[in-house]
Amino acid sequence: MGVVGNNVDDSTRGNSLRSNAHEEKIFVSIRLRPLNEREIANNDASDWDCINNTTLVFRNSASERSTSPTAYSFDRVFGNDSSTRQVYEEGARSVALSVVSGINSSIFAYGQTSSGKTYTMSGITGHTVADIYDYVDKNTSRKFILKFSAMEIYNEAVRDLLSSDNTPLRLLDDPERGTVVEKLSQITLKDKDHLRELLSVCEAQRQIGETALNEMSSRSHQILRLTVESSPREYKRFENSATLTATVNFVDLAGSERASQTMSAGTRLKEGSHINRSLLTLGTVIRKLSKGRNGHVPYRDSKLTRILQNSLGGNARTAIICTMSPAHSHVEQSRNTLLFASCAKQVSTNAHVNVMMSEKALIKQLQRELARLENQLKNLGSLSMSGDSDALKEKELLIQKMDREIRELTQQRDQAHFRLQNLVPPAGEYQRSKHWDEQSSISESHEKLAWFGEYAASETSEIIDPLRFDAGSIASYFSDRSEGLNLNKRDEQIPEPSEEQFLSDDTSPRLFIEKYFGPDPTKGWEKTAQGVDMSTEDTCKEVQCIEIVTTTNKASLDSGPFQGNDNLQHQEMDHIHHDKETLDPAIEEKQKTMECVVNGSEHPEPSPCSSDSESPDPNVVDLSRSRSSGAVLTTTPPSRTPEMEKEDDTRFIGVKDSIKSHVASEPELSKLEEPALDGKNCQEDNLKESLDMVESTDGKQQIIMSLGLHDKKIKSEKQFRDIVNSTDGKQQIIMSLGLDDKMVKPEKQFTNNLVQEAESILTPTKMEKDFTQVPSGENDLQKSPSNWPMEFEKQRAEIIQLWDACNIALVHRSYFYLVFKGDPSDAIYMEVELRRLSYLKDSRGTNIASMKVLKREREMLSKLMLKKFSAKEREALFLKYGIGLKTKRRRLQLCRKLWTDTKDMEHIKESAALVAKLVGYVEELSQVPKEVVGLTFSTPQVNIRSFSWKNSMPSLI
Ligand SMILES: Nc1ncnc2c1ncn2[C@@H]1O[C@H](COP(=O)(O)OP(=O)(O)OP(=O)(O)O)[C@@H](O)[C@H]1O
Repeated sequence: MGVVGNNVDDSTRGNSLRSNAHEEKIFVSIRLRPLNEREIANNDASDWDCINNTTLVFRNSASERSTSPTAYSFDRVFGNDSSTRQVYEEGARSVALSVVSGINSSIFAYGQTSSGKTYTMSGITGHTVADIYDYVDKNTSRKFILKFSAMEIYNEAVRDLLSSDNTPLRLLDDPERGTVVEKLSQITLKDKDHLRELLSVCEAQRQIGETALNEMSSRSHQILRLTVESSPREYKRFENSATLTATVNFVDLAGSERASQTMSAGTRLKEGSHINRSLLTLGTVIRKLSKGRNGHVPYRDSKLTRILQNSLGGNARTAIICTMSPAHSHVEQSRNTLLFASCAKQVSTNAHVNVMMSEKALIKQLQRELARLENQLKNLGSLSMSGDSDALKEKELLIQKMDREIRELTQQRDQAHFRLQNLVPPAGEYQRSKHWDEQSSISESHEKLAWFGEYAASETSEIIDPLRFDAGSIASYFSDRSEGLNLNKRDEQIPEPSEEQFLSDDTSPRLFIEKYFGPDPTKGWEKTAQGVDMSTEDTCKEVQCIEIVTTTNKASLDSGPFQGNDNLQHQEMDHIHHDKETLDPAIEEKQKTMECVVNGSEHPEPSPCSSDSESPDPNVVDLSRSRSSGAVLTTTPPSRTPEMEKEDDTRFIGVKDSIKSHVASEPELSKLEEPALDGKNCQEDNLKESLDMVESTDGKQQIIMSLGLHDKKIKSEKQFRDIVNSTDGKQQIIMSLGLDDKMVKPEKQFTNNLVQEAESILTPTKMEKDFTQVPSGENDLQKSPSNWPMEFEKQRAEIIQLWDACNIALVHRSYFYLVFKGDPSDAIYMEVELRRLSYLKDSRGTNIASMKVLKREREMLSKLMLKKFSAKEREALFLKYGIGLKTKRRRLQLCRKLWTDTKDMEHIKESAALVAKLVGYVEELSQVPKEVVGLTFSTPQVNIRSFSWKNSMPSLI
């Protein structure tokens, strides 16, 4: 598996630490190519001229609008007489060669079709490779390992250029390494010639097509990636003994084009549409970044930007070479290129040297640093008892500073510890840490969505961006605006909701997507959902990257905060990197070491900021108290044995533990540390605990998170109140509690319910207890794997019944129905689903998933039928489902029939396929194969282990 962007790749052993952050702007240069034969033959005038090394002027001002500038300046401009070597040396060399010093870098070629991107980029790649090998030859004291990978993004599908297998590669979100291209080959280079060979393989593999402007037009974005890892041949104490690793990306973008100029039609037109769309997103990203990254940066709107997120996000030195044709006939495209270049010039990067350390060395170093700071803090603390007031103040400041440092280190150490623990999957992978759950919830939800995208793609034989897909379709189905009316009478009473109204609804659907699938990655779906044709036609008309962005893509600019966090997350997580395979043998030892650190056995000295010492800084109190989490266990009911508590403590790391540790850190709750004497006291204690938790800021945040509002950072009391009191916030919380909103109108009742929920989170339930034993299913299976096919059918039938009984959303049912394929690995997950559903049914009856949501879902699915199927296909479906062609509301009738016969597995299978089809994003109706009407069942490839059950059933955490 390869890591894209500029992260360390997964074959790198150890951890990456960054040092010497260096902020600089993207280096932007322009290269004008000479007029080509066609342009000369057409008597096209040359409009542009370089008047010096940095300034480009427009000469033919007569035909120009007065508002357009006539002179542009960049870091470097190259006229038509400049050689590629010159462009390399003055426009890319310094950035590209950073890679040998452990600094990530990226070189982009951007420009309209036929302007010379490939011509320039292949030269630059060649020159860089030659210089890198030259450097390697000269630096004999270090050992270099060079690795190469190459991919192209063609029609939004990622393809490995070093593999003959054309299967599109999936993008995965790795909390530590950022976006990862699954299964991308990475080849360790033998020498320069080996790389040359591979480069020609890539060239041969790349998608090329003829357009009116370029006989050999690259129809894809190409990303070549060279990773350079170096370490000293001999360890010398005072010399640079670090292992460095970095990656340089050579990005040859497909050219922006106007359909009219390239005279595109058919395949070329479709390619052009994909190219333009992803370049549009790239333009938006650059424009956003140029404005100081305020707000949402829509990396996820295209695979290109998603893959390049780490580079564009600032962790690589970057050079962009914008190529231009000087011809008058291309003036508009040239101006767009210059606008893009001007924005890019404003973007700052902040690249670091990536120093690699072994896991062990890192832990040791952190341990030593922690011990040193704690000792210093302790000494300062004792000095402060006798010092004068000025000195005291100074020391207090120092203590605060050190405290911050300690906390950072503790966090890093805990992360390292966490990672070590995760290298060895515990008995049953269900046991996951809170850290992982939080970090991965976004990627998990995207994993799910990715699948739906793939599913839709498999039906249309084209690759569809799952993120666009999910936004467009899943959002729609969850909208819940209509009031609860009797289901049977509804047809007459509810007017067909206006599609526009529904699609432009900016609140409710999104809340539901976020609740069920994680934060909405894009708001660009509205357009997709509104008009399937638009996506192919409109975007082909023109690419005015910067200008169009401000108007047409506005919605996507305003999306939630998750993208930024994502990037931040990658950057943070990038500090420490592990390689499971290579570290396995050392795990036990490392775990022991880390346990010592965590238990404090390496530091028997009590911390000066332990709970009985007064600290001037609340942070100090936090830090010390967080270590006393052992006291928390006493808040559980006496009926539970210490062993059970311990087990829960490790298994249910999540909201519950966060809440518990928070409660433990509150001094006024110290009485909870007394063991409860009877069940009643325990209940009261728990209630008090819950109430206090609800009242505390952290507790509120936990509740909010637990209720699925992950993206809301609750910082203040007011924010919490605002969310709780807002209509949507309230509605979502009510939904999360599994309550109908009619039941909880009064404020007091609402708060009580919230408290009850908090209480139920804190009180161990039968379900929780059951869950701790979930892995037993796996054990049983291991004992008799031959029984599994039968057992699978049985369990699936049971789950289907329970879905029906609990009114679980059809999209949820369809999704998981298709996910469960009967693999032995499904066993544990099916068991979990089964237990959750049984619990829902037993404890809360059928109210858990509201009929109202289900009703609205059917309405939305019926709307999607109009989009996803032609009249003829719909007719075939109506006939298949026995719906009279002359009857009213046929689509709705059909949707009501889905998932109804829980005993008929053929019916269930068809329902699942149909729902998946409906919520899929089908770009061109004409491409839907006929078998769809026959509901061809396609088995999706999904890594079920990465799904978040929490997300799919948010009310239960
Ligand atoms: N600076 C240059 N000097 C001479 N010829 C050039 C120069 N730049 C480009 N060309 C020629 O122009 C043609 C188009 O160049 P190239 O294929 O690199 O364009 P492109 O921008 O990559 O196009 P597309 O986006 O369609 O792939 C090629 O025949 C190339 O040899």
